[in-house]
Amino acid sequence: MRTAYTADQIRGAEHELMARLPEGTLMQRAATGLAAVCADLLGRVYGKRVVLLVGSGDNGGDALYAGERLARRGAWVGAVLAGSKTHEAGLAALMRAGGRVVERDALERADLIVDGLVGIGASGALREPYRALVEEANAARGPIVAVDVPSGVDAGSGRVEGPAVRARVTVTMGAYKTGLLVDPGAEHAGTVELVDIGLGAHLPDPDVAALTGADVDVLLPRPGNESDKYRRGVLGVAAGSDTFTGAAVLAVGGALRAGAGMVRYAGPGAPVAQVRAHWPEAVVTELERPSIDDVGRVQAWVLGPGLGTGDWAHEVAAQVLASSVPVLIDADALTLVARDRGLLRRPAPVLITPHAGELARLIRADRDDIEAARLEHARRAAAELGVTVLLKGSTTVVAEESRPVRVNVTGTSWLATGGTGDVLAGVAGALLAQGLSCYDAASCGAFLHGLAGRRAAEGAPLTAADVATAVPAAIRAVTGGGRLS
Ligand SMILES: NC(=O)C1=CN([C@@H]2O[C@H](COP(=O)(O)OP(=O)(O)OC[C@H]3O[C@@H](n4cnc5c(N)ncnc54)[C@H](O)[C@@H]3O)[C@@H](O)[C@H]2O)[C@@H](O)CC1
Ligand SMILES: [K+]
Repeated sequence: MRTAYTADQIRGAEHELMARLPEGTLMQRAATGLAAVCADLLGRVYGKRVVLLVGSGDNGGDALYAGERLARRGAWVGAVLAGSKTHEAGLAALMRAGGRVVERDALERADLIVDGLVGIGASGALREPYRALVEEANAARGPIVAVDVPSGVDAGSGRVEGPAVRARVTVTMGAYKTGLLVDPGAEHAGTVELVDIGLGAHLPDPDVAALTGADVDVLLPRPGNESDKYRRGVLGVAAGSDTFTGAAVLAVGGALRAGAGMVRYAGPGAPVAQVRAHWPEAVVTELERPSIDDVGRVQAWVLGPGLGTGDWAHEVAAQVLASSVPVLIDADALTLVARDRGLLRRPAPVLITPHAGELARLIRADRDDIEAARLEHARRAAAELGVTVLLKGSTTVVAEESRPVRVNVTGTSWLATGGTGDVLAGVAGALLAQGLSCYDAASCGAFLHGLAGRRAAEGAPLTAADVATAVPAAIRAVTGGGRLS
């Protein structure tokens, strides 16, 4: 599990640790790690031009001491002093090693830029002259190494207001910051390298966590010798309408590929014909009227993809939600529950899988605000609605009250295409039917779906059906130690 923390949590841990160590120890550890990453990126250090962007706090101090180390290895190191004050001891150390203070035009010719403007001490959007410097650094040809967090990214949330550094690598000190795992911050951070400065024992429970392949391997249900199709988990899928048939096919496909013992599909005539044609494995019930009485026993339901939002759909949704098994609510069913929140009052668990627009309707928030602060809104929705929330998007996050938010790190932007959400509903639904909790089914489902997306894309466009097809390969990769990229 990769865990991440807010700026306040990190600061608290640093205070505890600093009290036990000689002054300056942590900064020296940070600078050593930072210089090593810079040296790796430069290849040969001798003769290279390194420009440090130095702000007024300790983030600038880290950059100056790393600059000192690179200067001692023969690099030309220039510091642009951007703050109203400068870490004096760090600057003196750089000067003794042969470094110099330079003007901002040095950025143009830099082989490497070190962003030490602000770290966890930042508040709000960057002020001048930092803003302009960040824009110049982003436009320069040399790659940027961000110290601790890319300046302009909020360490605690990943929120970006105004200009922010786009780093090749972010060297983060002591522990991951939440903003490095959540977009748009994650996208600005590039590759994240963690420098161990000894914080470990002092860290509290994490703010957010990201599953790794090994975690998913442990959580994934596997058929044992005793398993039969019923015991492996039967998933009901109430999806599709005469207008939208494809969503039903894709949700059933995702569920079958993710290991449901059996999928029982229920819907009207047109999607029934499509599901039968694509998936002879599914047990299909054609609904003459909006009733699920004849569908048979299931251990969980997926409700909503392509279902429509009229009276028929509302009746099907009400019946599925009146059952005593976990329900995953997606797509059109989210519109139905946004109109009639009373549907969510039920004794069994609920997992909702909205994108930002659907969540906006559910919690009456603004879509752009949700995109900018995904964590905050997913948490709020989980608390307000009393459900588990999987918020889809550039970084998929899973929130449930009293648990760390799980963020998914496997996706690819190629997944932003029609129908992939239906596949995700099927995958997560299959995991629910196999007995995982909403929290684990959502986070493992997102992980496998993201990995399947990467496999299906390989750097080129994909279709939702390709993603479903790639789910078994993704499962194999986490359970058999296959490649996870
Ligand atoms: N505390 C510690 O023990 C350690 C701290 N380390 C480094 O120290 C950093 C934190 O240092 P600080 O607490 O000094 O804070 P920062 O260096 O992150 O920033 C604080 C400074 O930035 C200015 N500032 C804040 N918001 C701004 C904005 N929007 N626009 C422009 N200027 C802004 C403030 O006026 C203040 O002078 C960490 O991110 C890390 O890089 C590391 O050396 C590891 C050890
Ligand atoms: K920084």
